[in-house]
Amino acid sequence: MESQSLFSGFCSNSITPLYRNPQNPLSSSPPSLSFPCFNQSKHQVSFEMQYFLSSQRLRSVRRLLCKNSVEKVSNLVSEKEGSKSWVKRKRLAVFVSGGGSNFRSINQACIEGFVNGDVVVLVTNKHACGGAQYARDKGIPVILFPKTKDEPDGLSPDDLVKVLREFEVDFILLAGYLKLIPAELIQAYSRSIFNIHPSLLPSFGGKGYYGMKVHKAVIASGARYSGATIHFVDEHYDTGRILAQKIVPVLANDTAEELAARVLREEHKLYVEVTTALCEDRIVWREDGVPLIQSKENPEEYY
Ligand SMILES: Nc1nc2c(c(=O)[nH]1)N[C@@H](CN(C=O)c1ccc(C(=O)N[C@@H](CCC(=O)O)C(=O)O)cc1)CN2
Ligand SMILES: NCC(=O)N[C@@H]1O[C@H](COP(=O)([O-])[O-])[C@@H](O)[C@H]1O
Repeated sequence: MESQSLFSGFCSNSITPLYRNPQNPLSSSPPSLSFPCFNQSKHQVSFEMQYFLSSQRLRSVRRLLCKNSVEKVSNLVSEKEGSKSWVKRKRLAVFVSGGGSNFRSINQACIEGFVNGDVVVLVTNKHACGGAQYARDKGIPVILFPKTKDEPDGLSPDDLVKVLREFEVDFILLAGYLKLIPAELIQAYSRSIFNIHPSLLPSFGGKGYYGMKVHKAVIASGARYSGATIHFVDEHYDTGRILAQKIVPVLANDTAEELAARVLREEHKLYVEVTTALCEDRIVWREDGVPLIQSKENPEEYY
C-alpha cells in the first residue's frame, strides 16, 4: 500500500513531510465497520472489555466498536493561500500505567476542540489504575496490555495490533506507560508512536528511569535544569528521535516531589501542543532525520 504525503504540494530541499505509515494511510473516508453491528441490549455495553483467551476477545472489541463508531464530522479545514483543504480528524490511542494526568489533559483538549482528534481507546497494563478509571468514566474503551501473571487477560502483541487496527487508530501516545512497547507494534505504527519522558533526554533516560526515580537522579546529579521530552518511540527505552522539549529550573532546595510537580505542569502543556500539531499534520522530517514541528502561525517556520 503506497504511503501518502500529508502535505500535498509541500516540498522543500531540506524538509520532507511526515509520511503516513504505509500500513495505515490517511483514510479519506470515515471509518467503516467491517462487521455487522450487534444489537444493543437494553443495558449499556460495558466499556470494560473482559477478554477470554480465544477469538472471543475480538468479538468483545467489535461489540464495543459498534457503540463507539460515531465519526466526528468536524474535520479540520485549513486555509492556505486562499484554498481550503481539510485534515482528517485523527484517532488516538493513549497508553498509561498510573494516574493518567497527561491522558486527561489530552482528552480534555480533544473534547474542547483544541485538538483535531479523539482518544478512541485507552491501553493499560494495570486495569485498576487511575487513568483506566477515568477512561471508563468518560466512556472510552479500556484495553489490557500486555498479558502478565497479574493481568492474565491482557492481549498479546499481535492481538494488540489487530485491536488498534479495528479501532482505526492513527497515532499512539504513551503517557506514563511503564512497559516496553514491542517491535510488532513499532513496525505496525511506524513514525506514529510518541512518548513523554520527565527529563531532558538523552539525560536521565533508559531502563530504570521512570517516575520519581528520574527526578531523584536529576537532583542528585546537581543539574540546574530539567524538563520534559516528547520523542518518537523505537525498540529501546527513550532512544527515539526527540521531537519537543520544555525546560524547567531545578532549585537548590527542591525535593523530588517539587521538581516532579514543576515538570508535570510543563508536560501537560507540551503534550497538548504536540498532539495539536500532530493532528494538524504539522510534523515534518529534516533531511538529517530530525523531526520538526511546523509553526501554525508562520508555516515557513519550524521548531
Ligand atoms: N519500545 C519502547 N517502549 C517504551 C518506551 C520507549 O521509548 N520505547 N518508553 C517507555 C516510557 N519510559 C520512559 O519514558 C520508561 C518506562 C519504563 C521504564 C522501565 O525501566 N520499566 C521497568 C518496569 C517498570 C514497572 O513495570 O513498574 C523495566 O522495564 O524494568 C523505563 C522507561 C514506555 N515504553
Ligand atoms: N519514563 C516514563 C515516565 O517516567 N513517565 C512519566 O510518568 C508520569 C505519568 O504521569 P501521569 O500518569 O499523571 O500522566 C509523567 O511524569 C511521565 O513523564
